[in-house]
Amino acid sequence: MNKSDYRAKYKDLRATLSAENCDDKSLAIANNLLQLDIWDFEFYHLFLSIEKLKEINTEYILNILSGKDKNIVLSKSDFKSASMTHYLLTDSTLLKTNAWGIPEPQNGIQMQPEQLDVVFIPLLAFDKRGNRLGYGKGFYDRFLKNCKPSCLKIGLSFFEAEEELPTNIDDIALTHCITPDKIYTF
Ligand SMILES: Nc1nc2c(c(=O)[nH]1)N(C=O)[C@@H](CNc1ccc(C(=O)N[C@@H](CCC(=O)O)C(=O)O)cc1)CN2
Ligand SMILES: Nc1ncnc2c1ncn2[C@@H]1O[C@H](COP(=O)(O)OP(=O)(O)OP(=O)(O)O)[C@@H](O)[C@H]1O
Repeated sequence: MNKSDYRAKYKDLRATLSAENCDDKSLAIANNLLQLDIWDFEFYHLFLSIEKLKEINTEYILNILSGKDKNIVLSKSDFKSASMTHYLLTDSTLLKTNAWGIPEPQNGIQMQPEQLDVVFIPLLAFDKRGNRLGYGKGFYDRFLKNCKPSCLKIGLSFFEAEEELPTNIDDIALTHCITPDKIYTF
């Protein structure tokens, strides 16, 4: 199977999940995250979910982070350049859902990728080596390339690992992946 075959497979799999099922699994993922030794850092980058694509609901993780008084960083996506600009989430941050259904900060204190300690990463599929497959625009590969080497790259997935996914040269591997049932460390 090539990358687009795997994308189709996981889009179909997601489509079979009910809203309630998505929510239960999202909560289980957030609970599993609590077992990881990742909570002593300062800056955590999070994605906000595209609801219509049945992405993991990251609100549970958002609540954990704010409960622990962590700095939370969100991104705004530029689909022309497939690049993201990063902003600190504050009480005055305005969120607006863009044309692709991604809630985004409108403005605020800009952050550089080098400042991030932990990045939570959306994905369609991942494999036992930590390779990740996204929607295919390369947003996260471009972003992660600019993060510091010690930055933790934590994938979140409703489904378990594939044996091996096809990769290209630009792909950046995960350091961890969390599913409702398992914690993978690569
Ligand atoms: N929540 C979230 N934010 C993210 C990502 C993500 O995967 N999830 N991305 C990760 O890189 C980037 C955005 N990537 C995207 C790439 C393509 C589409 C898109 O084509 N959506 C179409 C059809 C989707 C489909 O084929 O099923 C649509 O909304 O109609 C959306 C987001 C940056 N921010
Ligand atoms: N650092 C980079 N510089 C330039 N092009 C890149 C870079 N990273 C990825 N690309 C290009 O972006 C395209 C999509 O990459 P890929 O298929 O790996 O996306 P993906 O990881 O599945 O998607 P996403 O990161 O958006 O969730 C490819 O053509 C790839 O060559």
